[in-house]
Amino acid sequence: MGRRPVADDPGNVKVVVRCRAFLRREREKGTQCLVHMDPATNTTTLNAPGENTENGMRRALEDKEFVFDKSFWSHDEEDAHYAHQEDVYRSFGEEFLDHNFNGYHTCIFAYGQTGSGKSYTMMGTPENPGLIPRTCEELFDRIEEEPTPNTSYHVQVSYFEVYNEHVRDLLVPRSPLPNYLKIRDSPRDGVYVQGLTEVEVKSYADVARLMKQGDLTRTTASTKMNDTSSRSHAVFTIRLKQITHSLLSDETIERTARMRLVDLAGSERAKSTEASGQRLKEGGQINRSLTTLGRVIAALADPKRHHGKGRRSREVVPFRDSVLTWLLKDSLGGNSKTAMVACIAPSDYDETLSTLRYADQAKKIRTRASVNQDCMSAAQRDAQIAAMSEQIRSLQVCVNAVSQRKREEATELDEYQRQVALMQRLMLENRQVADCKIKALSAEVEELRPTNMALRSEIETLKRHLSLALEELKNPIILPPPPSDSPELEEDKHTDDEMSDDSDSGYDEGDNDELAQDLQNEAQAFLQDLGLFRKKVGSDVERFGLRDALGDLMDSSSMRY
Ligand SMILES: Nc1ncnc2c1ncn2[C@@H]1O[C@H](COP(=O)(O)OP(=O)(O)OP(=O)(O)O)[C@@H](O)[C@H]1O
Repeated sequence: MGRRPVADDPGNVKVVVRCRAFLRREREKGTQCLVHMDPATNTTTLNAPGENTENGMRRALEDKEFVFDKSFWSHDEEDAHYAHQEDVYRSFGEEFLDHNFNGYHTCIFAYGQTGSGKSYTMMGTPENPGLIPRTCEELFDRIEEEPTPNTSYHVQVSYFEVYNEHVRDLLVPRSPLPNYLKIRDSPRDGVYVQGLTEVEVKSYADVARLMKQGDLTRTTASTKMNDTSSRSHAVFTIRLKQITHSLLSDETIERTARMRLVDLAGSERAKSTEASGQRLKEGGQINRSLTTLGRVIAALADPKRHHGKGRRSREVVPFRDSVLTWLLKDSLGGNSKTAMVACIAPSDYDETLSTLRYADQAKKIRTRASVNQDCMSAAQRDAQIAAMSEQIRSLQVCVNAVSQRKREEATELDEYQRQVALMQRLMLENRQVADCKIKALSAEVEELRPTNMALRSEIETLKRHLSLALEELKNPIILPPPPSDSPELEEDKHTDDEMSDDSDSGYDEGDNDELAQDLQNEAQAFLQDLGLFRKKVGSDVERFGLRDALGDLMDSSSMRY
């Protein structure tokens, strides 16, 4: 397959301006019209308001004049050069459809402050359809009228919105959980939305149904400036593929064109819309993405960029700074023929001036559109089909392997979860058993507490006994001598006196020995008892864990003995 060398068609972004009629509330307030248009010269003049500003100060405002590719005066229907929806379409919508049939990508986007007529211009109403329905209707009219029977047409439609920096498919019903889509960049197809619904359509009725479905899903809300204000940027895309087969050469020529029709959310000042809460947050996001669009336009419009060489000149364009500009990268700075419809309200000087300046800058952007055409011989086509079926087969093998791996992983995960549950149960059981043991031991301790107390007091008594006995041994009690009036005693006294040479004690030495012997025996027996008692106390200490408490006691008693 070969891409036919079709020369690039460099050209500037086409910029048209449209001024809407007064809304009822504006008419009722007697609002002054500040815009004047000369369709002959395509001049748009913004006149400075004649009144004082709110705080009574008159600002130094000037009349401003701009020239665009077209100035659509849709302000006063009575006017001879009033621009109807049909006029807007005929003026450049038709031309853009021609580009699509010639194989060029195109993009038309509507820009302007909130309530300035963007949705009206792009989508319109059932009675006054706008650019999108008119383009689609004529597309199918042309296909049906196509006189060459060897060309087949394939039309696909997609519709998404960028809301709060998220991409949402408008052709799938809203779900309770938001379903945001990812943006991808491919070297072959450029920036695209992954997983976006692309519906094959056979007639305008199919498209009308999808447009209606998408519009119902789109995020809109009532604000002070607009009863049905679009709170998102909506991108309606039509893909047209024309396959022409030459019987003579057996060649196939494939032309693919993408039409992007973008209804941007309106720039707004919180003060004018009196927005709060969700509306204020939306307004902030809208303004941020539009500011980025402004920076992208300014960078693309910079004349230095066209003369600059190499990558540096391209890198400065901040396409990636917002979802909107990232998606419009090709349309604004690449392979596309692009038009901007700047919508203005007739009475707001500041907002209208800002829109006109934005549009004036966009005029300077140059894109390089090229025909998207592939030429193939029958043999190449067959080879391509064969290669694709081979690719599908290997992808199928990969998908099967992945599914198998996933199934195995799922089984492993099940087993892991089962083991974790089992371990948790065992740990719980262990804890319960430990709790029971603690309870039983505590009960036993409580039961033995009185015995323990009794043993303690017994030890104390015995200790006192022992110390008394030892005291007795060291310092025996000396009994006084018997009274002297007894003759035996008198006799004894003499005897004692006789013997009193070596001792002045009144006791007989033999009596003392006997007493000491008795006490020693008694102490010996007592120490034996105490030894047994210590053993018993020691075993109780081992059992009831009273070692520390009794250790000192044991030590001090053993030191004494
Ligand atoms: N050319 C026109 N002729 C008649 N009515 C118009 C025209 N342009 C806009 N209107 C009316 O003005 C109102 C606001 O227009 P529209 O909703 O298209 O504004 P918008 O720029 O899309 O606003 P937002 O950014 O808030 O979505 C609508 O009631 C619409 O019908």
